[in-house]
Amino acid sequence: MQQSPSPQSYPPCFRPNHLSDQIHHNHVTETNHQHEDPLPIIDLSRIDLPKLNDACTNWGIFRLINHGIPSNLLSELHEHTVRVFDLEFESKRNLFASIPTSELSYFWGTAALTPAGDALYKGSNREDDFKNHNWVEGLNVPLNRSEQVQLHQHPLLHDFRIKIEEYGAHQTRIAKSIFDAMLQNLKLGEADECCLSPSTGLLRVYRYPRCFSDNPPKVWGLDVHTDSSLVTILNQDEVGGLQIHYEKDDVWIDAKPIPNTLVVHLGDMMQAISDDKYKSVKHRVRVHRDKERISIGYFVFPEDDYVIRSSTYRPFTYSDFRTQVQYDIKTFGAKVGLSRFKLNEDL
Ligand SMILES: O=C(O)CCC(=O)C(=O)O
Ligand SMILES: [Fe+2]
Repeated sequence: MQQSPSPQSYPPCFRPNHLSDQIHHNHVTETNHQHEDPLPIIDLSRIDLPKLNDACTNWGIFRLINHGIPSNLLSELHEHTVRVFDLEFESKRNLFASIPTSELSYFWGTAALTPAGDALYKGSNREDDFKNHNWVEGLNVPLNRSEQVQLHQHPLLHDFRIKIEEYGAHQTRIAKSIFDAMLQNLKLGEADECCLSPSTGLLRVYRYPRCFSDNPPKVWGLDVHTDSSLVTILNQDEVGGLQIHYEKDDVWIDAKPIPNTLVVHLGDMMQAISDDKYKSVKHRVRVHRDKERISIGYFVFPEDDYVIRSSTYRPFTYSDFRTQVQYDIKTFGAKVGLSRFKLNEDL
C-alpha cells in the first residue's frame, strides 16, 4: 500500500530535505526474502512444550497463533496509533511534553530510554544529529502506573490510552502463559514464577517513518540489538522490516508480517535465568522508502530487586543490568549486555 507522505508529522531530522546532502552510495542492505515463513509456530491455546523448548533453545523467537486478542482490538489500536503519530510534529511534541513521562512519553531517533522515559542518545550524539539516528519515532507506555493522569482534555490520547490498557491486559495474560510453560520446560520451580513481574510491563508503540530519497543513507529503523526483557511480544502491521538473526546458520531472516499472529522474542533476562540454555535473539528493523511501518511491542521484566542466580553469571538484579546498559550506551554508544555479568569475564 502506497501512503501519502506525512512529513509535517515527522521530526525534522526525518523530513526529505535533510537527506539531500547525504552520501548516496550507502544503501540499506536488503537480505534474504524467502517465501516460506521459517519461524517456529506456537499455538497458545494448546502449548506444545517440546516444540516451545526447541524454539527457545534454537531460535530465541517464535510466532504465536491463537493468542485470543480480538482482531477488531488489533485494528482499532492500529488506527488510534496512526492518528496519534500523524499529529503535526510540534503539536505532538508539545502535547507529550505536557504529560508526565510516567504516563506516556514520546521519543525519536533511538529506542534507548532512561528509566524516566526520556530518549538516551548514544555517546555524544544529540537529538538533532540525525546521521546516527535510528529511523523511528515511539511512544513509551508503562502499563501499571500508581497514579493515573486524567487525559480527558486530550480526547485522542484518552481513547488511545483506553485501547492500550485493553491490549496491555491481553499481553499480560499471554506473557504469563508463555513464561509458565518455559519454566516447566526449564524445570524451574514455583520460586521462579515471581521472576516475571506483570507490574513491570510496558508497551512501546513505534512508527518507522518513510526514508525518502532514492538512495537512502545506511540507516536502520532499529539497529542490531537484543531486548533486555524476559520476553517481548511484538505485533507488527502488514509492511514488514523486522529481521532476526538465526545463529545456527549465521543468517538474517525476515520475520514476515502475518495477520493475527504475534512474534515472541526471548530477552536477556530469559537467557540469564535459563543459564544460557535459551538465547536472547538478535534482531533489527529495516526502513522503507515508500511506506511507514507501525509496530507495538510489549516488554516484561523481573522486579527491580529480584536476584538472578545462575552458574554462568554472577548474581545480579534487573536494576543492576539496566544501570549497566544505560552506562554503556551513554559512554560507548552501545549496549554490551549480558557479558558484563558473566563469571570470569574480564570486561
Ligand atoms: O518494531 C519491531 O519490529 C521491533 C521492535 C524492537 O525490536 C524493540 O522495540 O526492541
Ligand atoms: Fe527489540
